[in-house]
Amino acid sequence: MSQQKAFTLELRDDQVAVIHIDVPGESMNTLKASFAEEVAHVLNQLEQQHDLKGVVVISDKPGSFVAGADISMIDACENAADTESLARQGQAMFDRIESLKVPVVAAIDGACLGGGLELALACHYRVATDSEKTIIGLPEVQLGLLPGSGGTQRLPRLIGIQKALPLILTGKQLRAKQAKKLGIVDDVVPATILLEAAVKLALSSKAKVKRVRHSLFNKLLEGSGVGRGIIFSKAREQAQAKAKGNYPALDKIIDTIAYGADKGFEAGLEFEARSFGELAMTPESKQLRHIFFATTAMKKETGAGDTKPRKIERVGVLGGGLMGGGIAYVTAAKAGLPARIKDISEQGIVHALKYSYDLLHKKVKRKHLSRTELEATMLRLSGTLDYSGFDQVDVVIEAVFEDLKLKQQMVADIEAVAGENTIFATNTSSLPITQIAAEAQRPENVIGLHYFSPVDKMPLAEIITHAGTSDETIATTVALAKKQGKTPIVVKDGAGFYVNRILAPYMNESARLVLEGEPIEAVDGALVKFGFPVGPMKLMDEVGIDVAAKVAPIMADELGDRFRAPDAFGKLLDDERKGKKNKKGFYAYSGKKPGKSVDESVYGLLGISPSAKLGGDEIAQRTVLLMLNEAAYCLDEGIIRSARDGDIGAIFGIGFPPFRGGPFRYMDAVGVAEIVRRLQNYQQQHGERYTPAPLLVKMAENNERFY
Ligand SMILES: C[C@H](O)CC(=O)SCCNC(=O)CCNC(=O)[C@H](O)C(C)(C)COP(=O)(O)OP(=O)(O)OC[C@H]1O[C@@H](n2cnc3c(N)ncnc32)[C@H](O)[C@@H]1OP(=O)(O)O
Repeated sequence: MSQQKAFTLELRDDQVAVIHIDVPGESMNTLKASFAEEVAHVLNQLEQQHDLKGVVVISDKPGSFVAGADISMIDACENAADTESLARQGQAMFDRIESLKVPVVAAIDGACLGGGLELALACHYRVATDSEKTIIGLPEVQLGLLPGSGGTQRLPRLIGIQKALPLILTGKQLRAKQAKKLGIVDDVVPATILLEAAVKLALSSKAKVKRVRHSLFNKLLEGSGVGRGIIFSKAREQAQAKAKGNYPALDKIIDTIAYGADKGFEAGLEFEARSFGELAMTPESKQLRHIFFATTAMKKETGAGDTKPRKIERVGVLGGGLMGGGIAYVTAAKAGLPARIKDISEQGIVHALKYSYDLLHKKVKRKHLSRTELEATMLRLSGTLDYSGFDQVDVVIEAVFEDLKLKQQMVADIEAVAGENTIFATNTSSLPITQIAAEAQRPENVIGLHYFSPVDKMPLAEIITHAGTSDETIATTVALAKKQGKTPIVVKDGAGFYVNRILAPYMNESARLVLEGEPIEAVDGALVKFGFPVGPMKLMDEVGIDVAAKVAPIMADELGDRFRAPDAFGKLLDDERKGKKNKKGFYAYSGKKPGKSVDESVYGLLGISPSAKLGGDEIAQRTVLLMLNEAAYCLDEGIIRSARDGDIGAIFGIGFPPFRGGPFRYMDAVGVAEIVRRLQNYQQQHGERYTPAPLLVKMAENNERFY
């Protein structure tokens, strides 16, 4: 029996040839170097067909056109020359497709990303389905790469440089309708008629490469060296402001598009392949690829070995505040499950419903959602002042005040009204799950499910077990969080769980630096330069100074003196300085650019006259080392199950710089022995809070790595 092929050719009676893509044994189509021969064979056949009228390229896997080049294959390359040659191979294959003498139409259903879109761009026309699974984009930048098989050259020529640049620089994935609006696809149709529509288009069109039709202004701008100079220099400025030099792919993308625009398509392809090879070898790209592999592996895990999750049909949410509203939203909109919200006031329920409505309405306005979909989602939400309907729910997610007695009461209430298998998941951020479960009749059903604010945006959920949580409860809660669009990590109960625990010493040290006289902008600037999305003082304003003040002593009491916060909260709170929420914090929230500049009056209040004495690197090391050290404690104590979970938790929960791979991969890159040396150095200068975690010392002695 002949081996099953990924690319096969069907010649139809209407003289349209269909190239079917179906990578055997895989759930998604990806492009591999080993397919070169098959594709060449298909193209040879096509080039020899004299009566051919058109070609359609389609996937036989519903919901997956082509998700790009196989990232593992890129990862396996040992040097830039090897990766460059992969790119060249793709380019040559797509050039042959583009050169076919008959119209070639890509029929797209499902993910059409990276090399998949580059294949589609080499076709003369593109038809996409209106399915939710159809996503179109060039996400290579998120892997620290650039599109290496013609994407940097074909997309700007198809839709214009100004529209292509942001897409390639952000890796944004578009829905079919958005792609049509931008001119990337020619038609959007229901999946049932995709092939038919593509064949029709092939039979009624000409074989020619489409080019953007510019307005006169854009023709002048993009068509002249001077005009393009303006576009590219602005893009460079923006990329630099955003990435602080941490993402080499951004500059390379701009250079490659600029080179091709100046020197022509062929020269652009040369530059593209070379840049692809170089970028693939950068440490940034390697770390970003690890994140892809880690998150893909995590999608498959149940959180409790072989234990299967229970079916979830209905969810209850306690509390209609900011968190409750967000949780109800992700339940109804992402998971597609009914969410019944209980609050003590009608106002709370109205708030929660409005929260969802506003988010959905924004999507409707941007044409990401239809009015009907909005209505269907809103119908999944309901509210109650008592527990009516809670006898039907499979999981209750509690998001009420951080008060132990109140939460224990909620457990008792739910045990009284709901079924005996109903899970009680608490969204506490500071109270031990063990205590919340202490008086439960069925503690096996009690678990922590900690979301990050804003719930609809933040990708992480911490799932916190206490000693008595059952495996079924864990697996079911993990499954629910995934359905809500989250990447969950299962962590053990303990003050601050994982994310807030590693955040606390870093935040405390940042505050200490400010109290020592470092300007607030210098501290925040140093950590943004290190790669965090916001600096720690700004983050404190966002989280709420009052919240930080409440949590700090709890952490110190539970975990010891290294968590002791510097003594400044009193003065700040006496001055009613709670942060962004009451427009009074470390930053000024009045004026034209609220939150952009420091509120200088905070220095007087704290009795400091700021003057920058330390460099940015020193500030970053002094703060980040404490986060790394705490992450090592968490691994050693079993708070997190693996270094991988710790890395993903820090990246998705705090915004730890992804290009550094997370705390553990970063420690591996620097060397654990070097981390210990730096900690010991600070221990001598600044005190015992820098004492290296025993795990790090042991690993340094044995020359070990986390991965
Ligand atoms: C030369 C070119 O310019 C270079 C490139 O093309 S680089 C690659 C660019 N493409 C990408 O970055 C897309 C990466 N993939 C994704 O974002 C997501 O997988 C997706 C949105 C396509 C689908 O997500 P989802 O439905 O949740 O499925 P997910 O579990 O992630 O993937 C299903 C399987 O496809 C695999 N897969 C998806 N895209 C892949 C890729 N580009 N390479 C290798 N494997 C890939 C996953 O590893 C997983 O495999 P498994 O089942 O054996 O573990």
